[in-house]
Order: sequence, then structure tokens, then C-alpha cells
Amino acid sequence: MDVATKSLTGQGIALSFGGIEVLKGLDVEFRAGEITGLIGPNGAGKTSLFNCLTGAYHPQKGAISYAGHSLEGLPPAARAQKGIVRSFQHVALSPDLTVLENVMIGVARNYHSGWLHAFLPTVRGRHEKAEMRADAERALAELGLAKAADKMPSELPPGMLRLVEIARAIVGRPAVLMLDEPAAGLNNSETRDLMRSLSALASPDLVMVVVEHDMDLVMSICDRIYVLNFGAFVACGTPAEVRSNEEVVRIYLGSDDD
Ligand SMILES: Nc1ncnc2c1ncn2[C@@H]1O[C@H](COP(=O)(O)OP(=O)(O)OP(=O)(O)O)[C@@H](O)[C@H]1O
Repeated sequence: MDVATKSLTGQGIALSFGGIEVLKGLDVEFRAGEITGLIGPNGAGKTSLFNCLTGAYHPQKGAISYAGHSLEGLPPAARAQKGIVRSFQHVALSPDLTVLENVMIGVARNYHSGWLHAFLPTVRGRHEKAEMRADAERALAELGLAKAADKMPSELPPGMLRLVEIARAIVGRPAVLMLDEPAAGLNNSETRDLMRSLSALASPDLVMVVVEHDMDLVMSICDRIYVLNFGAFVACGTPAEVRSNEEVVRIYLGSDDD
């Protein structure tokens, strides 16, 4: 399939809670091969849009599709099965598993019998566990975390925990990777490491979407940026275009964000 057609698209996405319109008929296209930023002040609707795309929220109106196929009615697990995965604002690793084991959980969708089977004492189980382990080691290495594989999450600083969570998201070789505030809680040097890692992940087949308040990160790593305010897009373009957009400047100068 042509890379250009492997987009995650939304048309006319409208979402309301108790009569309050949170998303006002959004048209959006997240393209493979690009890192797309989604920015806007607190409460603009960024996470709600993420939740509609991943299937956690059901918009009252609109159509969402990946690579031309409708995702309507599919719950989050079915969308993850299709390779649409997300990270969360708060790191959610299991404290009782090693870093490697945490990442192995993310690869289970690629295997016939899943995570549990890999731990059963069968030949197939042993074989699948070895393959999952190799996949997880590769994902950790891709993010520069090979040495942390056998550590427990409690032994790692926040910046590395965030990268472990991203390793868990990429280990199954997703088609769409959606990152919700990946730099939240990181210091400057951890954020710089994260930026390098995210840029290195970009590939022609992968749709990457980043919701983030850190403007340096967004402006540095994104190819295109959508700006959301009160549930509607006020701008979309390259970082340079967005930075010089008068409406965007007005929104950001008039808010407490960055
Ligand atoms: N489950 C829900 N029930 C009711 N209102 C909701 C729900 N989820 C989101 N909202 C409302 O939708 C609006 C958009 O919230 P959302 O979290 O999507 O914004 P955001 O841009 O992600 O904000 P932030 O940058 O603070 O995370 C807010 O007014 C919020 O209160």
C-alpha cells in the first residue's frame, strides 16, 4: 500500500458531554512518515480527540478511519490490535515486573496466543516467550535503554520510565503511535533525550502524533502541527507557519501555557 494512504483520518468529529460541545466537527489527517503535533491550551480538547481516535470515547458525529478503513464501533483493544497504540500522561508501568517484562506486555498482540501463553510450560509457550523477549530487547535498544532491561521501574529516573513506556508502545511495531504529553514531568536534559529518541523513531510507515505542552519539543520534532482551541482547529501547518500565525500567537500569549 502507498505510504501516503496510510493516514489516520477524522472527518467531522463532534463530541459533547452533557450538552457541552468539546469537539466541534474536526477534520484531521495524521500522515504516515510524519510526526504531527497537537497543541492547544488546557481544556482545548486534545485528550478528548485522542480518546475518540483510540476508541475510548465515542463521538456523536463524524468518521474515523485508518488507511481508508473505518474504525467505527471498534473498542480500544480492537484498534490496538490494528496497530493503533497510545501512551498516557501518567507512566503506568507494573512495579513488580522488570523493565524488560513490562515491555514484553506490549508485544503480546503480535503473538498467536498472547502474553499469558508465553508463561505456560509448553514448547509453543517457551518459543513465543523467547521471541517476545527478543522483540522487547530490540525496542529497548532502539530507545537507548538496553542496559536498563533487568532493572525494576523503581530504580529508574522519570525520564527513563517515560522511554520505557514508549518502548512498550513501539515493541509491537505499531502503525499509529499516539503520545500524550511524553515530556510531562521531565527535566530539560531528559526532554532533550526524549526529543532525539522520538525523532529517531519516525519512519515512512509510522503515523506519529504528539500531544505536548513543551513548545520547544513540538517545534523541533514535528513536521506539521494542529492547534486546537475550544474544540476547534485554529491553525494547521509547519512549525514555522504555526509559530507566525496571529491567532496562535494570540491564544498562547493570552493563556498560562508556555
Ligand atoms: N469524560 C468527560 N466528561 C465530561 N467532560 C469531559 C470529559 N473528558 C473531557 N471533558 C471536558 O472536555 C474538555 C476538553 O478536555 P480535554 O482533556 O480533552 O482537554 P485537553 O486539551 O487535553 O486539556 P489538557 O491540556 O489540560 O490535558 C474539558 O472541558 C473537559 O472538562
